[in-house]
Amino acid sequence: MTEQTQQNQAPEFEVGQLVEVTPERAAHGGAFVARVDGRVVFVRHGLVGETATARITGRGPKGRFFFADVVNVDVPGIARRPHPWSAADSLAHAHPLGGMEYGHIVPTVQRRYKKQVVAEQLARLGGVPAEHPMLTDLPIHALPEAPGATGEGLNWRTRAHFTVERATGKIAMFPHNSGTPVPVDSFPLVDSRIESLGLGELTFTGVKRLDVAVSATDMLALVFTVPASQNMVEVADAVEATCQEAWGNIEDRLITLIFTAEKQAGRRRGAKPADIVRGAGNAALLETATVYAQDFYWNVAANGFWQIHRFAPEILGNAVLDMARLRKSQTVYDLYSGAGLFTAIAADAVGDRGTVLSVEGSPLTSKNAADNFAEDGPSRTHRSERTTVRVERGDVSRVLTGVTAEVKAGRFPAPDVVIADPSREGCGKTVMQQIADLNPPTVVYVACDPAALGRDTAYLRASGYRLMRVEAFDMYPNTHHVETLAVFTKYSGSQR
Ligand SMILES: C[S@@+](CC[C@H](N)C(=O)[O-])C[C@H]1O[C@@H](n2cnc3c(N)ncnc32)[C@H](O)[C@@H]1O
Repeated sequence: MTEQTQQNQAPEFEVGQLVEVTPERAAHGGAFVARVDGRVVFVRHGLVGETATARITGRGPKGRFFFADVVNVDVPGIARRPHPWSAADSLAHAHPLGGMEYGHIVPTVQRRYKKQVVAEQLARLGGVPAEHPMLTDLPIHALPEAPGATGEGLNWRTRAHFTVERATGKIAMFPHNSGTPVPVDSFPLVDSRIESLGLGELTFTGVKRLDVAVSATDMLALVFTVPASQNMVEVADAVEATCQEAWGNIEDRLITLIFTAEKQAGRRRGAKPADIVRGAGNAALLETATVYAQDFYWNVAANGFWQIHRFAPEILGNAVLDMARLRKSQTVYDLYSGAGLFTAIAADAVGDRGTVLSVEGSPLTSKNAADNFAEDGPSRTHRSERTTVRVERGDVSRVLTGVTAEVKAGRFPAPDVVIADPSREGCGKTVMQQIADLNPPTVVYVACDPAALGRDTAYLRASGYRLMRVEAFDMYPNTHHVETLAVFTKYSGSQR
């Protein structure tokens, strides 16, 4: 009897049913793979090798697999520890909050699982031989602990967002697999400067969502999203009074409050109200990082994209520079560039006679990039004062179509190095083909999703590129997320 037939004949599980599981390995996405009565169950909050009772929470298409949460540990694995945040602990709550799903695992073992998942995706989806030492010995780096951290892998998030409960005005977060928000007093992953605000004790009536950010230069910004049904000025007045009462003079403390209208189906409903800015009045935060002894600066909108781990800009900046091996006068394309983290570092490295193309789709973040690289913009260094930095706002594929035509016509230089740092969905086949058609000798891929990296690796390999180096960074401790840097070079020999 085949495994498939066995599975078809195995009994189905009901949602809510309890099953005994012994997870075999970590899966992409934060769950662990277990087999129960011939069926695959993706178990969250588990641990490889331990025996636990799990409650079935969902069913995959045609019952081919199931989802479950561990609710009781019968024989704990040695890597299990008390969860640092009870609200996210499946042993303490029937609907544990998302965002810290690896909290019950000791950090060294969290990294072992992440490394295994990256290697597996590169092998399974990317076609890299599983036994290659690049995968079997894949390095995964821990980041330094954030200042003031109250535990290992805590307080590293310089950006966080909360939903605000309509009835109570209290900040709240969502359980994994549930649309019902749960009020939170604290979130142990946030930076200690955010944690010290005690946001959970305050009431933000009339607000729908709160985004909070703290910069490397100690500037704090709170962005309140206000539904169209509310009077934004009244909401802003009330929230400002609450914040002044709780924190004293917010201006002196470099705290900015920004009130912005909720977008309705992609556009603001009714007349577009201007954002209201109060407190220190900084709609953008000044970020800084030191890379290979050079200090860099960027202005980043309070709700624009910036790497969320306190030390990520510095660690990733150093690693990308190290892997890209940039030289004077080269041309670098920085795709999915955000506010220009890697653009700045590349421009400094290629110097006055070099060129950097920076492509970003978000209008807000792309505007930051354009300002950062204006003639006297904050991201220029003494070495990149006259570097040609071209900032393009738009979809990477669309921009590359135009740029490729310019390259063919000899109006713009072809890339020596492409840096690609896409969102979780990855670049995809079209963009990878466009990159390959531009024929850069080196591609540095910065991946926040191992499966996307695996898929995009396959496209690049099919176009004659070879994976030369891969390293993972534990930039999101206590979650299943992991950042991976991969370097590809154009293969010109006869062997693959
Ligand atoms: C992971 S972030 C990286 C940003 C930057 N490299 C950094 O480290 O700060 C990905 C960025 O790609 C942008 N983005 C996502 N899809 C895009 C697309 N199709 N075209 C252009 N930009 C896109 C997002 O707005 C986001 O700023």
